[in-house]
Amino acid sequence: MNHDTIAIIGGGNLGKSIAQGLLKQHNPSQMYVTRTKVALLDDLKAIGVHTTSDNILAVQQSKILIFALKPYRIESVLKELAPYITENHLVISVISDFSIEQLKSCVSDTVQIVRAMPNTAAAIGESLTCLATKNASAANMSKAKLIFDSLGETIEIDESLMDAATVLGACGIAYVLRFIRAMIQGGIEIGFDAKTATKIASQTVKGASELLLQNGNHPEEEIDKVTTPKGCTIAGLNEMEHQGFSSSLIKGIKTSIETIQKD
Ligand SMILES: NC(=O)C1=CN([C@@H]2O[C@H](COP(=O)(O)OP(=O)(O)OC[C@H]3O[C@@H](n4cnc5c(N)ncnc54)[C@H](O)[C@@H]3O)[C@@H](O)[C@H]2O)C=CC1
Ligand SMILES: O=C(O)[C@@H]1CCC=N1
Repeated sequence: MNHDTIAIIGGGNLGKSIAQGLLKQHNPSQMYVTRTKVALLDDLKAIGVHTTSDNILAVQQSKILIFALKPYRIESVLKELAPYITENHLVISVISDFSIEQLKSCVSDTVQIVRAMPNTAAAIGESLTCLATKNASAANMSKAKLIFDSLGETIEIDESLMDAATVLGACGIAYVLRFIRAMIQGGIEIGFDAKTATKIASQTVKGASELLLQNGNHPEEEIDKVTTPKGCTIAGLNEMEHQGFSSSLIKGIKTSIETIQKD
């Protein structure tokens, strides 16, 4: 449990997910969430979170600053806030495609910075967050880890892998959801109503993930247990592969990272 006041600068899709996840343990009166259209944070305000469009106030009242703005906004916002961000703050950025070096160039040299790449499952404590730093102390890195551990699992990586973490872990939520949607559509075609198909597909995906997470097995080892010789699973799987199933996923992942790295 973290007792420092936390400011989330940019309470949009990800910022709000982080706030919702943190609030399962964190005192709402020790949290500031900012966004331009502050009325869109009224659900958080109703439970005691300080919501405001005043980033300077949020920075002044908080120890830990989590920046969750779009990449094209961070530079101007950080430059405006720089006089108020001190060495007593810990700056955490969940912004994709904006390096620690770029963040450092906007604030004083003494400010410690951690880059974090969580995903929207933070809202329910099921994120996977990759963390990287270049200048944060071990104590501050532990602080950052504690925050993201409370939102799921964390892995420390080298910053050079942050784009890959963005794609696999953060974009990954969307890939998996599209996979589930396709399962649902197939399920409806073979006879289930949408609600039942959604339940079966979602729980099946959860079960498949848990088999890997709990047993530590390779996916193919678990697949072998399902594919009866001459059976329906292998027939369906092979047809999916003929149609480019794995290949399309791998190509999609590579296209996502190329999109980040093209500039
Ligand atoms: N959405 C996701 O699943 C993930 C997003 N990210 C990164 O997180 C960042 C935010 O992404 P989203 O939440 O999707 O975007 P978003 O657009 O939903 O959220 C950004 C928020 O910042 C607010 N904002 C804009 N200017 C502001 C200002 N001057 N002061 C305070 N708030 C301001 C906007 O009103 C908006 O609510 C991006 O850099 C993205 O790359 C990283 C991992 C996952
Ligand atoms: O699509 C995006 O640009 C952001 C980064 C990771 C998830 N959403």
